[in-house]
Amino acid sequence: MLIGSNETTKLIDRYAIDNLKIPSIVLMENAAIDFVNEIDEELDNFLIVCGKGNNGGDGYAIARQLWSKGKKVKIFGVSFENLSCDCKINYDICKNIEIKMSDNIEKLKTWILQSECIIEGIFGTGLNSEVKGVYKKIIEIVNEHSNQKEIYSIDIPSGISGDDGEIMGTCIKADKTISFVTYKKAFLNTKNSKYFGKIIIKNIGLNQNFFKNFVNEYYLTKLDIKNVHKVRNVNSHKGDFGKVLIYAGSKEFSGASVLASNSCVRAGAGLVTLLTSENILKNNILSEVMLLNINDSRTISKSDFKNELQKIENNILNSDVIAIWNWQK
Ligand SMILES: NC(=O)C1=CN([C@@H]2O[C@H](COP(=O)(O)OP(=O)(O)OC[C@H]3O[C@@H](n4cnc5c(N)ncnc54)[C@H](O)[C@@H]3O)[C@@H](O)[C@H]2O)[C@H](O)CC1
Ligand SMILES: [K+]
Repeated sequence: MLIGSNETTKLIDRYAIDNLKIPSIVLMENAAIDFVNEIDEELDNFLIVCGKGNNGGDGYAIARQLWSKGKKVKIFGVSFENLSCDCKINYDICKNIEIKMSDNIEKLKTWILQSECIIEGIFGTGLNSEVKGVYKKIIEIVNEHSNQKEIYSIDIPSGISGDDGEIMGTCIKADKTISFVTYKKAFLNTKNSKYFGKIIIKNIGLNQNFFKNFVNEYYLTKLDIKNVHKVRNVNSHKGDFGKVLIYAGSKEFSGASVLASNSCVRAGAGLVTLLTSENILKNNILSEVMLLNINDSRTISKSDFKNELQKIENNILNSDVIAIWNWQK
């Protein structure tokens, strides 16, 4: 799964809109549909808290989707003025289908108490400064009055920086965060994981493989492993599954060589050879790992040393992958 900063998420968004010609309103609709599919079906009574940007726009679109499923929905808007283009489109539809809406803070408290679930789209990847004023107040009210209620965050809990997961003054404490396209860099900040709740990533109709050029960081998932895992033929031989040569380990520091060798065996490499200067590791190494000892050049004859080098060269030529330990005294 791709890991995205605010910037890379925007680049992907722009590429999808400008190059793939997927209208941004379609992405927003896909995001809303994907989001609603992750909401507990038992929940019936919702309050959606919307900001003025596209994160808020997702909120209005989610409100419509829930409305079409016959759920009870109300919307609290930070403001109904100066909405982003796609946010305005979804706001207008919500108005036309007569979803109850308010921007009155006193109503916010009452409506939270009347709801089972609060979905918040105050800020997403567009947050770029400390949360202050009315925004701060709204976030605090949502956190304070939502005891025993489910809080779902759209894309990222509002107030969390998408880039480093730090709290920008204050932030929503979510039970579930349903995020789009990339695993946000913010989620790697484990210090603040209690604010993210359960994290779910949805593709919103895009295929991550298409955007690899924008991103060079990955979050390893079971699906990634499934994609590279090959079914093995019953007639196959261990030589069919790759030969790994690991050069690592010393008398004092054997840990990395043990871990690397055993990991290769467990990961399914056909042949694993550990080239090490000291044969002291046998007890810790899985029996499938082959050990190749290099003798100290000072303790053997010149011709034996030549043979040693030949042995190493043969192993290098015979390997598909070579891992070299980079430790210096
Ligand atoms: N491909 C995708 O991932 C898609 C994402 N979508 C959603 O869009 C948001 C990002 O929307 P954006 O309009 O860029 O920003 P926000 O809604 O997060 O923010 C709105 C607005 O707020 C202003 N702002 C920033 N910081 C502050 C602050 N501290 N106080 C007050 N105002 C602030 C800033 O000007 C922003 O413009 C993404 O998270 C997704 O939820 C699309 O819907 C689908 C495609
Ligand atoms: K949010």
